[in-house]
Amino acid sequence: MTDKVLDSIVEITSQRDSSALGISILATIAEFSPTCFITLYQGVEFPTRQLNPIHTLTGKEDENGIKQYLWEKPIPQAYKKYVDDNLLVLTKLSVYQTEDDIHHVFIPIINENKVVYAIDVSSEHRLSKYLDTLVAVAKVCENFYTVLATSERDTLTGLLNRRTYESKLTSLLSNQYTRQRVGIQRPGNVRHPLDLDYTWLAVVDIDHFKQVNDKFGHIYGDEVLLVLSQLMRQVFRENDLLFRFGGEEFVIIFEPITKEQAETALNKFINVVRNHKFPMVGKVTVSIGFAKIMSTDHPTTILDNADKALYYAKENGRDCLYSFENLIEQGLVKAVNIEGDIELF
Ligand SMILES: Nc1nc2c(ncn2[C@@H]2O[C@H](COP(=O)(O)OP(=O)(O)OP(=O)(O)O)[C@@H](O)[C@H]2O)c(=O)[nH]1
Repeated sequence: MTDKVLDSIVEITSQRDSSALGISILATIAEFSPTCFITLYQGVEFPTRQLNPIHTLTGKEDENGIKQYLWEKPIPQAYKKYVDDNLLVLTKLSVYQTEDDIHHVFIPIINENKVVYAIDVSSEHRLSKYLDTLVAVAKVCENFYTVLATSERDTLTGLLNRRTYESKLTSLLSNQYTRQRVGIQRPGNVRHPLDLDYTWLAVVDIDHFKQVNDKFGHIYGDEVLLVLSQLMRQVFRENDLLFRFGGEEFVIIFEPITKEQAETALNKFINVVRNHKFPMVGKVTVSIGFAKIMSTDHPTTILDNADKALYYAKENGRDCLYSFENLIEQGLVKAVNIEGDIELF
């Protein structure tokens, strides 16, 4: 392996956020490959299995032989079509040519038997002499992804843990910001191109959970937490970020949707929990507060806003949902903005 590749691997393994890993790997591959167009796909399982292109990088030598890089050029239709048509077989390394005679190496990154990301390297030149290096870099990426993904998860429920909240939120917002600035729509999402106007955060808290523990013991308490996390996975979408913040508090960061859609999903969740029969414990309810994610807000402010709405729900009957913005409008809570020097992007 060349020093360049080794340097890039150092860069890849210095990442502390699995979603930032993809950017590093594209940059690494573009450096040692010939003139090429690289696509990073993200695997999605719900509502159907898909591979969505999330970043592209073009690496091309200029007349002086210096590599120039261009991010986020639109993916050629033929490439996407090939991936869509061959989804079922693209679960292992594949070498193929598209109709336009372009050579492709497709490398899936697998975690827990699912294609979480995939890298498609395409070029007018044959890529066979780069194959070993491509595979080695992808393997480092896959192993490292597994380590990061494990450290980002809560051990009981498998949801994202609190430690990752700021980095996930920051990376989500900066991705959306880039997309919006360069006019790229989220693949497969034609609902709202102006993503930043439609991002919401909800805080979910189990009602009277102390009584559950006191009456049935911690093991059944834990079982409630586990089942609740499974219900969350069923109700919310694959691309929504689901966190367990510790204790009986959960957080959802929605993929871009309208306020009404967020409200509908959250009310559905309240209903699903209310009607679920939890082992031994029986009936459990949750209270939820949610707030708009403003790109100019400090991550703590966003959380505090949703928390205020949650507190209001706890004070006003539990087993219900309140929106921070509605409460502000009605003068029922006050906004406090935390001054900070963290910029989201
Ligand atoms: N079983 C279990 N219990 C936990 C865990 N983490 C926190 N708890 C318990 O969660 C309970 C939280 O209680 P409180 O914060 O008083 O709130 P609550 O009883 O849910 O009441 P409200 O939120 O006001 O409806 C405490 O009894 C904690 O011990 C955990 O990982 N497992």
